[in-house]
Amino acid sequence: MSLTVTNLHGGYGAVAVLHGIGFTVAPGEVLCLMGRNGAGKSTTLKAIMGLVRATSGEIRLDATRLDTLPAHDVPRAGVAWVPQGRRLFAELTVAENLEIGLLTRQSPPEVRERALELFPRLRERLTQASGTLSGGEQQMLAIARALCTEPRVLLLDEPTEGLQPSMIALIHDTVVRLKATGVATVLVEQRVDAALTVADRIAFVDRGRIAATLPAAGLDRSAAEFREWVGV
Ligand SMILES: Nc1ncnc2c1ncn2[C@@H]1O[C@H](COP(=O)(O)OP(=O)(O)OP(=O)(O)O)[C@@H](O)[C@H]1O
Repeated sequence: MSLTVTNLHGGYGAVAVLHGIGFTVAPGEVLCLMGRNGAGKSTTLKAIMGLVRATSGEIRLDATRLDTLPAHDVPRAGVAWVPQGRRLFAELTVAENLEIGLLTRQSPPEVRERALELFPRLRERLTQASGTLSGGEQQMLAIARALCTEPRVLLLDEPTEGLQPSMIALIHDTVVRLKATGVATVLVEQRVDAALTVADRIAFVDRGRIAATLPAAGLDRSAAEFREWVGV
């Protein structure tokens, strides 16, 4: 399924953050949102999840309007969000966190097995409290829990922030592998090299709008767009 955001406005109370942002992500595609701190990348993902209310514009999953749904129905419609900072249930075990993912759409146990195949380290730690996992393992669990909801759209907010290089490579490898399953992925990423490695297209976010969208294959790290819209 494709995710289409059209001319979206919204923010926090009187503070407007999104000023007409719009983009489409197709099945099997990775769209990377890049931009300066405060540009509105995380707010865009929260708006898709119904956690920030759009004051105008539309969000659609194929033909289905998401922006009119209550927030608790957005995951059921097939959109999974891995927020910055992961937000796991720290006292619950790895297995219990995954179970919560399965409950979202009443998914069968095979869905959990497929998620664990991507992250064998989690299988060894099913009974461990998730708050005691390493940072990288917690990120794996946050992604695995999202996959337990059988998403058609996956929203990842800086999933490799603060991780060591081997863990970053594993997370990126997973994002690339998920493309083959037809999931449409929106990835918020600060680092140019990472974006160029995993993205199909890069959308540059500036003050709540898309300043430009370009195929990643046509860019290199010295491209003017990175200086202009990301400030690197
Ligand atoms: N809960 C909130 N209440 C009020 N303002 C907020 C809230 N959350 C974010 N903002 C403001 O909205 C603006 C956009 O924030 P957002 O987190 O979307 O930016 P971002 O592009 O994801 O930046 P970063 O790269 O720093 O995470 C910022 O000015 C921020 O201070």
